[in-house]
Amino acid sequence: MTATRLGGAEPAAIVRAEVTERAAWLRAAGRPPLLAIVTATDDDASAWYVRSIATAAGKAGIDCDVVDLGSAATAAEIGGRLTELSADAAVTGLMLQTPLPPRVALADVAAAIDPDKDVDGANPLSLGRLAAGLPAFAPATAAAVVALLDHHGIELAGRHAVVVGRSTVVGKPLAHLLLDRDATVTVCHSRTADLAAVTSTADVLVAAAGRTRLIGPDHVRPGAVVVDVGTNPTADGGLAGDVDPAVEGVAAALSPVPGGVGPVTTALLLQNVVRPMLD
Ligand SMILES: NC(=O)C1=CN([C@@H]2O[C@H](COP(=O)(O)OP(=O)(O)OC[C@H]3O[C@@H](n4cnc5c(N)ncnc54)[C@H](OP(=O)(O)O)[C@@H]3O)[C@@H](O)[C@H]2O)C=CC1
Ligand SMILES: Nc1nc(=O)c2c([nH]1)NC[C@@H]1CN(c3ccc(C(=O)N[C@@H](CCC(=O)O)C(=O)O)cc3)C=[N+]21
Repeated sequence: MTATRLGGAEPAAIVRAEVTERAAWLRAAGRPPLLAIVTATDDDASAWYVRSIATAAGKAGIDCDVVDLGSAATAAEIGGRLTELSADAAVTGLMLQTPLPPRVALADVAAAIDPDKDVDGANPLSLGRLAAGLPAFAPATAAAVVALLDHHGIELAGRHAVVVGRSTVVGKPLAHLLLDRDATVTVCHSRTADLAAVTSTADVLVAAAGRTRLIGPDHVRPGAVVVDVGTNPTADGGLAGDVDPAVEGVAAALSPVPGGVGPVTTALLLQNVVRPMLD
């Protein structure tokens, strides 16, 4: 059996077309969309993502400012800049890249992002609102997993979804989004005893741990749907997911890295920038 490929290029293109139209409308209405990205890391995946957002924003007619504070930035510097950009009327969307410098906690600094501009759902208020079922921006990656499954017609209601990873950027918000879709949700992390025993009970398995080949054929129930979120740099400058390619022989469907969740993430982030009032 070879798993069906759940590609992200097509759903991403559909979202980008809609975003482009909406950006033009906002610009014509005298409200040009401007995304400010604050970064304080040397991480390669993050740098790639920032360039990819800036390019996609340009094509969609969204202005983009990148504020690079360097990987030695302090919490006060990062928080201060986020406060300034939140108060800047020209800035319509504001995101902070992860990872952050050592000793800087995301929850501390992200609280300085105006929730109305918090397009990557990083402010603890946004996560709380999401958990409470109130309107809120969801982190683009978590939303991308659900959008990708929806695009490919994968049913979630009543199914057992297992998420590997509990970060504030991916695992936790994704658990809430999956619950909202009536999945039964289990969240695994580095202290989970016998990971394979848990993941092999999944109908839908999402790997977001940032560990190359963490999920092998023994972790997957035959016929399961697997979504790979991991973006791990390889020695030759490429990109590897968290899922071992041998899983293709076991899963019914697999969303690959590259070409899966990543492109949808970028598209949904820009979608949040042109949705100023959370319709
Ligand atoms: N394609 C995309 O759009 C995006 C991809 N990513 C990628 O997704 C991955 C995860 O990102 P992020 O959530 O920010 O990463 P974090 O490092 O913040 O979180 C990783 C999570 O995985 C868990 N974990 C680590 N090792 C294991 C293990 N051996 N077994 C089980 N669980 C484990 C950790 O557990 P614990 O909490 O116990 O430490 C933690 O909860 C990365 O590769 C990142 O680059 C991220 C964002 C967007
Ligand atoms: N606050 C925050 N939110 C994030 O969502 C976030 C972040 N910080 N920090 C960095 C990681 C990484 N990330 C990626 C998104 C898309 C691709 C992507 O589109 N990758 C392409 C391929 C890239 C290539 O070929 O090199 C793909 O998967 O097809 C990759 C990585 C978002 N992140």
